[in-house]
Amino acid sequence: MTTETLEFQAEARQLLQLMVHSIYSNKDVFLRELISNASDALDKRRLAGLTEERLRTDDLHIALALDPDARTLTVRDNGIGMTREEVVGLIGTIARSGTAETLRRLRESKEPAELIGQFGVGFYSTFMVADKVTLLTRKAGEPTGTRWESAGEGTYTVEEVADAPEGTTVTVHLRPEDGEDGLHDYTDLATVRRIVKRYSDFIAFPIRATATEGAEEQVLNSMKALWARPRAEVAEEEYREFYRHVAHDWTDPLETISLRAEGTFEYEALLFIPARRPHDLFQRDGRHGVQLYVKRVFILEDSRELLPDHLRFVKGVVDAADLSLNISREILQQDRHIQLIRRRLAKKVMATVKEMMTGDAEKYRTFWREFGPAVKEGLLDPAEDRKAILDVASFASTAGEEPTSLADYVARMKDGQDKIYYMTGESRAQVENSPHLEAFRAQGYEVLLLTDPVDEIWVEGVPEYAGKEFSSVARGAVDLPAEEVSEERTGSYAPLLGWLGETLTEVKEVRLTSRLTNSPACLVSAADGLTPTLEKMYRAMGQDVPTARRILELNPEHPLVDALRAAHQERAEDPSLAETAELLYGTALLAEGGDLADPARFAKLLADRLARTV
Ligand SMILES: Nc1ncnc2c1ncn2[C@@H]1O[C@H](COP(=O)(O)OP(=O)(O)OP(=O)(O)O)[C@@H](O)[C@H]1O
Repeated sequence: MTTETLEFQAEARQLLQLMVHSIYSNKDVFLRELISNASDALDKRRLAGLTEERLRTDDLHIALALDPDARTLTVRDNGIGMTREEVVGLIGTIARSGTAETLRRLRESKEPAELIGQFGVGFYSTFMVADKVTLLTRKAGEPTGTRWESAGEGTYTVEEVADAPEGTTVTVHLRPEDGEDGLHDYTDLATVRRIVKRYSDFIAFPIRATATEGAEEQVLNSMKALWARPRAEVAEEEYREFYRHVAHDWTDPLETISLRAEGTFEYEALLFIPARRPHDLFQRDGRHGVQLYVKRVFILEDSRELLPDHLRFVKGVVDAADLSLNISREILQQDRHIQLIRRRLAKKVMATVKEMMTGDAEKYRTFWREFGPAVKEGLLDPAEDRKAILDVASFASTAGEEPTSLADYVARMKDGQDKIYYMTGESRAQVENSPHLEAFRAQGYEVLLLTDPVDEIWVEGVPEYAGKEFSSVARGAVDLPAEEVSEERTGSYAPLLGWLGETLTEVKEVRLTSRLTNSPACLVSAADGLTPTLEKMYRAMGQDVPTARRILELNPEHPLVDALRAAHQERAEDPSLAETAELLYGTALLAEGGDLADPARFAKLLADRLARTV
């Protein structure tokens, strides 16, 4: 049968390079990756066996063969196997999205080993210890198998083989042992046992090893489902390894949550809150959700049904006793018990975060930095427990550098203040310097600075917290207790305001405000209008929204505004007044970080003016 030589896809080649020339300290993890893949393949076979009776599933296992003479370590499973196309598609390329991101991070990271396994580079890690890898596989039920081989350089070979056993055998041709380089002797049973115990003890299938040809087989792992063991009996290290297995994340989780429900509908759950967000947290096709088991049998990966979407970063396992083994995703979505589990798990996760908030501020800060933007998405759904989400939220604020909780904000509210003031925008710096905050600052009102894209949206739909309404400082009329602008004053401004309203076609209305203390003017959105950021977001999503005309507010205390009023009174026909009006409007737009429609014209007007003053 012919052997074909194929090239690795470009990104795959780059990743391989990183592996082959790796300077990563912990090379042992390659074995964990191979065992993890074998375990996944066994899970899939067991699942297929539920519907296809001809598939035998009575002796699913992983076998390790150590051969010191040939310097090979072989990892064999009798799992689902791969077709030729799958071998080429899955091993020769990196199918997952986010590869560019992976590579960038791998290159930049000081400890790149931490990233291995996070993005599906698992199999390639064998090239840290091997100078050649041979993979022989036959898909369950297929007549022939495939042999794949590579030295980890630019190419690999594939050929059809007639007599491959079902499942997958990976033979690692080991490089010479090099203690200094962290390359151990992986043909030594004690070494292999240590690695298996450390990383793969909980694997649900027996991992059998034979040290030499003809020697007796030994089972190296305990196979105990971690979630079924009482928490007090499980070492933190075991939880951590299990987390790595289910989450494909090398860093330790922030929190481990275990939970058991007894009664009419029994289930056990072991959940983890990661310490950092996965690169695909905000991608539609990202790996989200927890694994579903039924009576210790793996059923579904990434079951989004078991937790609400805004908690999609939570990893782990739910093992339900009373579901049918061939439950489908469609049924899951409608199952009443699943909905109950989902509610209970969400509650438990939120309670854990709440405890973190009061008990471990540092941990909470990490959590909120990494996952806050996702958690806040839950506020968009009126059916969610919005209070529970707001209770664990924190926001940047004008009160200080550290983010504040809403409870703390409310506790600090001034006498007579009945609203929670906020301002949305694209960055803290932009929002903080915006003129809209002036009077609030001057009068000592704290304002929340909301700069995540999702903030723009949830504030629209969430009416209050602790009985206090949310109120934007850049929207509608300001309602701070301020000295009323006297009627006489208002009257004297009436002609200017009317004229400006006609001259500046971009604005909907021109009015006086008590919102400003230093700036001459600012722009505010109408109480029911879109903010500029929201407008931009809708456009970015491809929606056609008309440009909202905003309100220009003037500070009657400002000398420029007062002078403009006087000038308009004296010489209403003077054409330079319209230019001043344009400059005033442009400055208000710039001050809030907005974009001028015609920056060149603005610059020219300003330069002409300045020329006259120097
Ligand atoms: N022993 C095996 N049996 C069957 N399929 C396998 C086996 N090993 C790997 N594969 C297939 O090849 C794919 C790629 O494997 P690889 O280890 O590179 O990444 P991964 O396992 O998907 O991701 P990660 O390493 O993050 O878990 C797997 O998803 C699986 O479909």
